[in-house]
Amino acid sequence: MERKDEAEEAKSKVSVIETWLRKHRLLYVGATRHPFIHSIRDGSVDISSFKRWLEQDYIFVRAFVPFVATVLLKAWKESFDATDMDVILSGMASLNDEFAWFNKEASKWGVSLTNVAPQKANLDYCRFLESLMSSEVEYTVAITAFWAIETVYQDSFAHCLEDGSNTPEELRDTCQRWGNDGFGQYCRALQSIAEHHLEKASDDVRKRTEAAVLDVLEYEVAFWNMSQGDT
Ligand SMILES: Cc1ncc(CN)c(N)n1
Repeated sequence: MERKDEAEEAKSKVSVIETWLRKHRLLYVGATRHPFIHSIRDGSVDISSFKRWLEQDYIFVRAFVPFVATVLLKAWKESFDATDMDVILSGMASLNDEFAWFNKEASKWGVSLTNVAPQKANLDYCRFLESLMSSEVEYTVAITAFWAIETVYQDSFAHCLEDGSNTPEELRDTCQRWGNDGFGQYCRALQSIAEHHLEKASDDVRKRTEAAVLDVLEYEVAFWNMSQGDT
């Protein structure tokens, strides 16, 4: 085949992640357009649900940091592209800021982040993260799950900032945290890393990666449900 045809074919080819997002559209929409997100966007959010989400998410993020550390370790060992580490490291740095943000937000809402008991949906999700930390889990699976986790928050909170949204002023900072354009670019960088690795992965690794993405989406739905008190 001519080089030009190859370039044209690559352009029109639907990526692995795009194929999955189309195939599992309902679940993806369920995770990113959850009633909890709709309630923030239309201003009807129950503040006790928001506070529960804040407390529980702080616990989740504490478990997320070691997970990201293992993704970084896998990138160092398994990636053929040194820029992967730069992107993952930038994510870790923003998690550092996130802890300061959680503390500030907790004091704004009169919420204590110490001695909060993790709820079942959170424990289940943290246990899943821990399973991905195993050295047996390939980098492709871990980096793609990482992309999915970050993207659900980006897509959800960006929706609350779109024109026509009625997000209360005091919640805009939370939506900005994950819904800002910079975080969107970071998620696209993670997606492109994941895509590169998925292109080269075996069918078996691809299948396990798809299963991990579906798990992430289901855990995210359960996490929003928990925040609304529907456990
Ligand atoms: C449950 C959950 N999912 C994703 C994110 C974004 N890091 C988060 N903070 N919490």
